[in-house]
Amino acid sequence: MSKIFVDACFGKETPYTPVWMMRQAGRYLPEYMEVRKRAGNFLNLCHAPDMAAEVTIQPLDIVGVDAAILFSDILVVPNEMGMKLDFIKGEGPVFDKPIASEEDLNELIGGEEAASKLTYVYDTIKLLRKQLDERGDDKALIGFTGAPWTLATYMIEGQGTKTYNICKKMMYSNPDLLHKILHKVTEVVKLYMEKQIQAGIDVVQIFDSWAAAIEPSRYNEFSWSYMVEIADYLKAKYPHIPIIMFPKGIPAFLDQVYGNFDVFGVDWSTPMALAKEKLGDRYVLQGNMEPCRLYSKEQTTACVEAIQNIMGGKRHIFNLGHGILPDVPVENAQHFVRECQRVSKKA
Ligand SMILES: Cc1c2[nH]c(c1CCC(=O)O)Cc1[nH]c(c(CCC(=O)O)c1C)Cc1[nH]c(c(CCC(=O)O)c1C)Cc1[nH]c(c(C)c1CCC(=O)O)C2
Repeated sequence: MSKIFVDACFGKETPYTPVWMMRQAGRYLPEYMEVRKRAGNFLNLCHAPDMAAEVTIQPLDIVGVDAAILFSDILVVPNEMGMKLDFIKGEGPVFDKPIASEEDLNELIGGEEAASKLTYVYDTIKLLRKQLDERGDDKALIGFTGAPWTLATYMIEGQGTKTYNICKKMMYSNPDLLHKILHKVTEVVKLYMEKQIQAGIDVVQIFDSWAAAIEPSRYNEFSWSYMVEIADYLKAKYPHIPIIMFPKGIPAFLDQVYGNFDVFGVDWSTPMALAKEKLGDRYVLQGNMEPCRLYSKEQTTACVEAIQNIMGGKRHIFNLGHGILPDVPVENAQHFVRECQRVSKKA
């Protein structure tokens, strides 16, 4: 029996439009905070399959979403390529030795050797597969990766950035080195996602959170083409696994979107009607409520109804247009999920 969420990714008719939320396993849930405290810190939590599986399942039971997203982080990949990673309170992720030269890049572990080190991720997936199958409740499991560009921004800047000046200096003054970094990351990510599929995920999502940092005329060269390369690799071997592409904040690139994938994740800055006009015939669309609407139940309902009016319950998956924030009341997240299911339920 196929899952409603997987059917929806392939554009099939479903009894209602499925819904999940980016960053749905996280700090807005007191139950998550309790497990994180037990783990000691965030990276320990990512490395402990039993606790990572526990927080992956939490939003299914507490908020009622239709899919679970593997609990991990996009930055475990560069971490296992050999870059020391810390999550510093108030600052976010920090790599202690960013890549500044070809020598730095050559020191990093690549390909199969790097992908094989992420055993704790595959172990979490295997555990989740077993737990979800035992529940027998039709919830899908989404695996994920960061897009090579988004991963490279952290690997080159060493941390989050507002200006991206270090990686953009490389883009315009040493593009060959940037391409070498992107290529090496892409080779690891292909195998990483393949191993996630073999461990039991139902769906792949590729997060390009920092897509908007690239000017539209260069976006394909430095990011999208690498995401398409990963999708091509996976589709050739695993055509039954849907692929969701989520490039955040690129409305100017919509006319140029191409590739062998199933779902286009629409971020909250892109009008859903525009995405539907440009891409709705070729791809299922996911999204796209502005996450801050969750602070108001009325504004949430109004937005869910507006999105439903545009999409009409066809070729659509409900989601936020980016991640849920830590101070959103749980009952408002529950309200969002209930409203998506209410407005889209077919008689
Ligand atoms: C850019 C990015 C990262 N990580 C991720 C992205 C892409 C998605 C997006 O655009 O939001 C992806 C991610 N990170 C996390 C998940 C888990 C699954 C889920 O979505 O519920 C997923 C899918 C857990 C996490 N990843 C992180 C947390 C917070 C850690 C904690 O304090 O518990 C969680 C739950 C840490 C993290 N990880 C990252 C940052 C910038 C931070 C610090 C900012 C913050 O604290 O929110 C990098």
